[in-house]
Amino acid sequence: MSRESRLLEKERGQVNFNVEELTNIYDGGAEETKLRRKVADVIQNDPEVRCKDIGMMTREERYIDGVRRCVYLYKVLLPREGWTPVSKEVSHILRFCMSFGVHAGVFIPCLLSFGSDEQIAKWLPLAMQFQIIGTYAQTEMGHGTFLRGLQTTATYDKKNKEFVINCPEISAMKWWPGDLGKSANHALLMAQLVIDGKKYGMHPFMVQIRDLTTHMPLPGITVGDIGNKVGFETTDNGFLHLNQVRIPRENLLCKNAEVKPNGTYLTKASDKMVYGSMVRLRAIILESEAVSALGKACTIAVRYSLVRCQGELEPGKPEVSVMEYMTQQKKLLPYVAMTYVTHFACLKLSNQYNAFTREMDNNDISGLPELHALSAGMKAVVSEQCSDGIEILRKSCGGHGYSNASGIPIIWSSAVACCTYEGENTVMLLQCARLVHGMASYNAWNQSSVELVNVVKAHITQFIVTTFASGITELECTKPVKNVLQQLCALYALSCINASTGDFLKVGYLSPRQCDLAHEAELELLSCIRPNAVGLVDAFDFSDDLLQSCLGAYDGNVYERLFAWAKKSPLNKTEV
Ligand SMILES: CC/C=C\C/C=C\C/C=C\C/C=C\CCCCC(=O)SCCNC(=O)CCNC(=O)[C@H](O)C(C)(C)COP(=O)(O)OP(=O)(O)OC[C@H]1O[C@@H](n2cnc3c(N)ncnc32)[C@H](O)[C@@H]1OP(=O)(O)O
Ligand SMILES: Cc1cc2nc3c(=O)[nH]c(=O)nc-3n(C[C@H](O)[C@H](O)[C@H](O)COP(=O)(O)OP(=O)(O)OC[C@H]3O[C@@H](n4cnc5c(N)ncnc54)[C@H](O)[C@@H]3O)c2cc1C
Repeated sequence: MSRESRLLEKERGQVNFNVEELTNIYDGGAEETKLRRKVADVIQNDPEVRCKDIGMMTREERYIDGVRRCVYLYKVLLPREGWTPVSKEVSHILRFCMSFGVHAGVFIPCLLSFGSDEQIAKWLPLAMQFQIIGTYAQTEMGHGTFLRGLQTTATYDKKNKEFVINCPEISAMKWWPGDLGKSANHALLMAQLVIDGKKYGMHPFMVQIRDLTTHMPLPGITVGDIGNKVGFETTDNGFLHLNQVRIPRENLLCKNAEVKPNGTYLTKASDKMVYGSMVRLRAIILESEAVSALGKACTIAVRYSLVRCQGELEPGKPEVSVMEYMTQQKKLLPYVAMTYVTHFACLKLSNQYNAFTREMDNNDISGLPELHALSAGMKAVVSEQCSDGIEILRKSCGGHGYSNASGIPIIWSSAVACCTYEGENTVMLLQCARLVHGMASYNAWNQSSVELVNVVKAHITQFIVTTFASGITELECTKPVKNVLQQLCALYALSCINASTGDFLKVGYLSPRQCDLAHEAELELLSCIRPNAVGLVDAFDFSDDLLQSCLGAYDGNVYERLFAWAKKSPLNKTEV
């Protein structure tokens, strides 16, 4: 056993709570843990679909590998295991899916949100079996945030009972939709509805964009990949230009609004329902795209920091692990706390969303404005805190953190996108501000927007802390587990306060002495939590396969893994 493995084993021996119990709590129960592990075992024992190191692959290889694995998953593995696309197992499978995130996570749910029963019956089975592959095409080259500014039009042709979809100029071209560039043959396309010259706002249309046999673009369609990006390299975010493309009247997804054959426009629900899909996604992607990413980065950085020996604490004494330095504990442990605290706050948000969908089934959407405010605010605050944290964790791993061998750069490159997609964060914070504080006049409003953004961040952080604090109080668990969760709650709250002492001093909420006490209390908590560090990240239960990290493997064998990984570099195929 290597020195590093022995160090981790010694660390695990001093954890003072039951790690498995905390894993069960994090998962939502022992049965959930069992289900998640069963899915992970099935996937990791199938070479056709198991996670693998894509660090040395080209972009095209990563895309093809992601598509191949995903299609195998849905067409071979699910039927083999007797899992249907709506089985509970599939929600855990999405963690492993490297492609079709928008098809599975956006296109299909939006079809369910916007489609009539007949339209769902027509397209859902095809989408579930990958007979049709869909994208969610809303953002254009010229507009992403300002939805009322979208330029793509859907003009109703009474004579032929068709909609004519058109991008009037280059800036109207759809730009960014995931799975669009090379994979999708259908688009759930958001366009401005026009009837007899009158504009009715953004509506959802089902548009076939490629031939189902040849996969060639249909007439009037120009489609392709938008090129290399910071991350999401397995996803073919694409562009789509539509030039007078005709679709049947029946392709307007008409759960909320309908156009009769004679061109009469009929609304069936609030026009705000068209925004509903965005509320849903903001509520559910935080866990899978931001918090889970932070948990992986914490697992890697904590395990590595416990085995990375560098320097002396006392001259002449043996080298210590970098985790012994207070500065390293300050870099890492507040983000371990944040992972736990935001995980449970996101759970409360998705529960609130599910409660709203039940109310909506009874035609009650009175809860939508508050849910919009909370989901917009949470999406902005959590995605920013998590992606900022992942970068700090990457830097805490020194040089090896800058290597793809650490696994952290690819984690960050996906998580940071969550600050932009599904509503750019600043815009989301301002949406939350306007719904929490009411809309002032536009000028007073713009002049105050910088402060309002900060007020909303504080408002949402307070929601996150109080949610976790009350959750712990109600939690039935052993005392050691409750104790460590209370420490994490206090650490997250204190780290947020200490990051903003200026605001508290400015309004006289805290005295300078109290600020000192808050700072000292945080440092004391770091020392209390330090002995449990490895147990807290082990409890996230990320397998080595899922982490894909030479620094964060469970056994701590960093250096052997690092050298083996580097030797796989294509540049090393020849000595010269
Ligand atoms: C299990 C999960 C599996 C997989 C997960 C899925 C995917 C993971 C895989 C990969 C991840 C990668 C990509 C993910 C997918 C990304 C998809 C996208 O990015 S789609 C595009 C998203 N775009 C946006 O979010 C646009 C943001 N802009 C807006 O929302 C609006 O323009 C605005 C900023 C809110 C402004 O709205 P508007 O222009 O209408 O003006 P107002 O602000 O005056 O609003 C009017 C009125 O409407 C109310 N309102 C606005 N938004 C909402 C809402 N969302 N819900 C409810 N109500 C809303 C607003 O409050 C006003 O009301 P009023 O005051 O008039 O009563
Ligand atoms: C990885 C990824 C995947 C995506 N997937 C999809 C997809 O599947 N389907 C899809 O339709 N789209 C998708 N998008 C597009 C995404 O939804 C948009 O990029 C996002 O909504 C932001 O819009 P924008 O790019 O126009 O930014 P802009 O709005 O142009 O933002 C630029 C700057 O302007 C500021 N700003 C804009 N409006 C205001 C305002 N009112 N007040 C104050 N400041 C403002 C913003 O804060 C920001 O700083 C994806 C994007 C990414 C990065």
